[in-house]
Amino acid sequence: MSRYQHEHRRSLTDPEAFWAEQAQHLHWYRRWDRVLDQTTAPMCRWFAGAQFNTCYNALDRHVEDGRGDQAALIYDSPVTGTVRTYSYRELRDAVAGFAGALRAQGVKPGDRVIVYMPMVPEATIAMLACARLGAIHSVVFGGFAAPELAKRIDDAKPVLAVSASCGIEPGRTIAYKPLLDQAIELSAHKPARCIVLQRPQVKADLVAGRDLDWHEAMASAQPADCVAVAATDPLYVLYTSGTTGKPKGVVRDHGGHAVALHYSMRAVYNVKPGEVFWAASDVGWVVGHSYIVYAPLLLGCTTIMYEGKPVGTPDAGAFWRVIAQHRVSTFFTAPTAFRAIKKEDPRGELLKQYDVSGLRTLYLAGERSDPDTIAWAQDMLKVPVVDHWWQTELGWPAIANCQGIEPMPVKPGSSTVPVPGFDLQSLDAEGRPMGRGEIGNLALKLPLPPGALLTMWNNEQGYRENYLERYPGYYLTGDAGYIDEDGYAWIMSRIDDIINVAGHRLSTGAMEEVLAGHPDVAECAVIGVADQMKGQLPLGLVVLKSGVERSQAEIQKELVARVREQIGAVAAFKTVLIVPRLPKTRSGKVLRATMRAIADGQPYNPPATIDDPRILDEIEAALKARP
Ligand SMILES: CCC(=O)SCCNC(=O)CCNC(=O)[C@H](O)C(C)(C)COP(=O)(O)OP(=O)(O)OC[C@H]1O[C@@H](n2cnc3c(N)ncnc32)[C@H](O)[C@@H]1OP(=O)(O)O
Repeated sequence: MSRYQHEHRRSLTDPEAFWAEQAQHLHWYRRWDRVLDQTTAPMCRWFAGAQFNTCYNALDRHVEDGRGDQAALIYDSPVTGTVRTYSYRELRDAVAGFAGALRAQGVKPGDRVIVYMPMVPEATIAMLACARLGAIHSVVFGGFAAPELAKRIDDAKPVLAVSASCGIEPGRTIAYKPLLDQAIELSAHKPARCIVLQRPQVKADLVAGRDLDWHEAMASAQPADCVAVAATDPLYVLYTSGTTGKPKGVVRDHGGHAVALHYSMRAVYNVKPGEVFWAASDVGWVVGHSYIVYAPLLLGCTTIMYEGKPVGTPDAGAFWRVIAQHRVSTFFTAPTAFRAIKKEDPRGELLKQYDVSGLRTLYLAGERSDPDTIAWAQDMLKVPVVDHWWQTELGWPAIANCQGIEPMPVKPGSSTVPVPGFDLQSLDAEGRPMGRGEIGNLALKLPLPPGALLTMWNNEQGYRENYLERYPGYYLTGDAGYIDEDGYAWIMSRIDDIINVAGHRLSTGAMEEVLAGHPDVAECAVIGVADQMKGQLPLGLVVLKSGVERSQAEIQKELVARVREQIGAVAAFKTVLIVPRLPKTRSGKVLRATMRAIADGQPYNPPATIDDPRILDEIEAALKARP
């Protein structure tokens, strides 16, 4: 049996012993009574009875162990021309100070705090400060518009919001504070306080009696110590797109999450304390939570917060500059970033200007890694390129080529094998295991390992319905795929209407809700069509109400603007086609998959139950004529 097989099997046959061993690497105020508590199955709790604090383990523990002067966080911001390093001691002190500022505003353990910030170190400080107090942070990606932020405020009911005056996108600033103000106006729940980081590029107006300046709040704060909380208490709620417009609040705990992330740094990423680990993502996504903030700090690495893009800040050599300048050993990004670099600098001329010899491995995730991009990255960097697969819900990689256990041969297109802790199966419609190589619904046998979601915030029934009820005893991933004769997993497609645009997971259902709200729209569908750069792009198909005689171009423009205003720029929604009818089955189900196949130039078989096959010709003509 290989080392990987041994470790994987042990994690499944004796999970309590396996995870107890991993937990020894962290500090517990009180040891657990049970490693795995299944009394509330199918939900489970890890390290029940233990007392823990994630911030203590990520910062104070390292300072006490002699890492105080080591760089904990490097803020590298080409858009502001800043590089700033925080040692572990400096970061701990800043976090303790901000935790004190939060406490002074009445934030208590269990309270929720919304963090709506760009990629500045204060975002990490705010997250860790919440963890320090036992408060629950809920970070919202800056590319979401005010109505999306309002939905999250109404669900999480935060006592306080932390924001900044602006974010900086290439060539423009984005005023965040007016978006926060608008969201609070839209939401039924109102946070009592907002703490705002004033950036020199844009000055935000503060609402008297509600808003505080970050620096003033810090200046008068008494540093706060870590609060021992139940290991099973929530650390954060992170919202992710569901199939409707209502986002799902993934809840993660303190203890199990820290144990899993710490383990993943060794087993999946093969990183050692003191090394520089860079995940080029955003703290608003799970990659940012897990691999910009928590995992590198839990292990005692240096992490990088990069406020820039792969191209245009200033050029397609930006990533190589960061890797060389900070001696990055392990780099993680989304394939779309590499596609952008490849387009600008296909022969890697800019790479030649930098010494990236410190780089050991590149990891790709967030969307499907196409074999061309993997081959190009390998050819340029001359290091192993590891595609791996996971989800917001899971919190850490579920399928990977575990470099810290046993590197395995790469099969381009496969994310390799299930990571220890994850029992992956491909199931047929009745829940029977599919044969090797047969495509089915990918599911994970319960219990999920530590670090995976505990439930959905305020919506345990939603958690059961969305993930647990389709196959009792399993978690439904929402992806279809297969496991081959060597045990390699192949992810093929989503089984729902979720699309992936530049590594951003988006709901077409949410976009349809926005389009349907336009007064001239009778019905609509949004589909994800293949795009060379972003992987997929949303495309709207709209039927107008009879009698509407306004200019179609004007309506199209309004619809595009509407999605940008209500969901955000991140949706990258730029194309709407006005069509006379939508294709449907006789029972009225819109044939989105068929339209997607037509748009992508793929062969398709319309279902026998199609109501009127001639409509497909109309759709084909509209798609062919699209700009
Ligand atoms: C494994 C678990 C997971 O999957 S977690 C998710 C992992 N995904 C990722 O890490 C995302 C990877 N993608 C990226 O980082 C970006 O798409 C990269 C590759 C850097 C390209 O960025 P960009 O050129 O801005 O394109 P985009 O499609 O992301 O942006 C679309 C529009 O949104 C805007 N935007 C982006 N970020 C923000 C932000 N923080 N605040 C405000 N606006 C933002 C962009 O400027 C862009 O706007 P516009 O349409 O061009 O006007």
